[in-house]
Amino acid sequence: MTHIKSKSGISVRDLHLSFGSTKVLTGVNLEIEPGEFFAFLGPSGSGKSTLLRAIAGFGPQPQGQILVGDRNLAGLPPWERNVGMVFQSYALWPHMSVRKNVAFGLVEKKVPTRLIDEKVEAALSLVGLLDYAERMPSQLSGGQQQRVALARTIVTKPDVLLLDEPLSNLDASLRVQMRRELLALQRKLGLTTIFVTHDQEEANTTADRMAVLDQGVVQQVGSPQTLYDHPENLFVAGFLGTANILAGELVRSNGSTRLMLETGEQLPIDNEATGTGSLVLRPQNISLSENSEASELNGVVSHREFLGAQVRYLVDVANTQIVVDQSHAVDQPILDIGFRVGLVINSKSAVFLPRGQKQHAA
Ligand SMILES: Nc1ncnc2c1ncn2[C@@H]1O[C@H](COP(=O)(O)OP(=O)(O)OP(=O)(O)O)[C@@H](O)[C@H]1O
Repeated sequence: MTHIKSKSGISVRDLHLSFGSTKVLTGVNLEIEPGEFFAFLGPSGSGKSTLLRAIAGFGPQPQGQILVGDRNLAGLPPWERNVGMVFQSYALWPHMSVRKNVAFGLVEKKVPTRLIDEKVEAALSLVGLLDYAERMPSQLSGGQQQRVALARTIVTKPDVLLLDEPLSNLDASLRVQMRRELLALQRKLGLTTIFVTHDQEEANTTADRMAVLDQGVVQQVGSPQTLYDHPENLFVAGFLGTANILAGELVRSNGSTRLMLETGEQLPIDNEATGTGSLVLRPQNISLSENSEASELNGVVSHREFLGAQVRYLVDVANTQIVVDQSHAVDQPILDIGFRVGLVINSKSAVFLPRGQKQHAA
C-alpha cells in the first residue's frame, strides 16, 4: 500500500449542535493540521463523540462549517465525505472473513477484483494480519479485531481517520500496546487523525495536540505538555492530572509575594502576579522536609498512598489539605500518618489564574 500522507487538515468553524432542545456543542472552533494526531479529551457527556460523528456526517445536522482540506462537508452524507471512522465496537461483519470485512468498502465502490485483492493484502500486511485473512472475527482477539477495523478503514484511502474510543474494549496492557501500534501506523501513513478518548494518559501519550472539552465547549487546545503546564482555566487544570487548586489573594510586600488563602493560611510564593484568583500547584512541585521547625510552612500528614514510583501524601496545613507527591526510593522512609512536616513549594512551576479571567470556558 502506498503511504497516504494526508494533505488534508480539518477545520471546524463555529459549530453548534443540539439534540432537540438540548444543546450539545457550542461554538466549536478547531484547526487540525494535515498529518496531525489530534485528540478530543473530556469527561463522559462532554460532546467528544458527537463532535467526531458530526465530522463523519452522523447525527443531527450542525450549524457552522466543517472542512476537510478545502472541501466543505455541509450536507454531504457520510459515504461521500471520504472520512474513515473506526468505532468503539469495531462494527465488523460477524458472518464475513477478515479478508471480506476489509474488502467490503472497496466492493461497495465497485473497485476491480484484482485491485481489491492487492489493496486488502497490503492493508492486512500493514496491520500485521496477513496470516489471519481467512479467519472469522469471532476467531480473533480484541486487539486483532481492532486491527481489522483499522485495515478496513485505511484500505479505502480516506482523507482523514476518525477514531471513537478505539481502545476502550481492550484490557489495560493491550491498550498500551495498541496505542503504540496505532501511533506508529498513523505516522507511517501520515494520515490526519482524530482520536476520541476520556483517558488522559491515552491522549497524552499519542496526541500531537488535543482539545479538552467540557459541556460541549472547547476549553483549551494545545500539546499535552502545554495543557498540563499552562492550563488556561480551572477545568483544564483539574482535569489533566492532579492539582492543588488554592483560592486566595497574592499580596506583594518587601519584595516577596505571599498567597493569602481564603482558608486563612499564607503561602510564600515566587510569582510576579498580584490580585485574587487560584493558584494551580502540582503535587510533585512541593517537597516535604522532616524538619518542620526550619520550614516557613508546615502541616500534618493525614493520609498516604504508596504508588510505587511515588508516595502521595495528603498534608493538612491548618484548614487546607495539600496533595504532595514524593518520588520513592528504596532507602527513603515513608512518612507516617500524624507526622509533622515542613512544606517547600517550588512555585515557579505553579500557575496563577486571576479571578475574572476565565475559570471555565463557557
Ligand atoms: N441521540 C441522542 N439524543 C439526545 N441526546 C444525546 C444523544 N446522543 C448524545 N446525547 C447527549 O449529548 C451529550 C454529549 O454526548 P457524547 O456522546 O457526545 O459525549 P462524550 O463526551 O462522547 O461522552 P462519552 O465519553 O460518555 O462517550 C450527552 O449529554 C448526551 O446525553
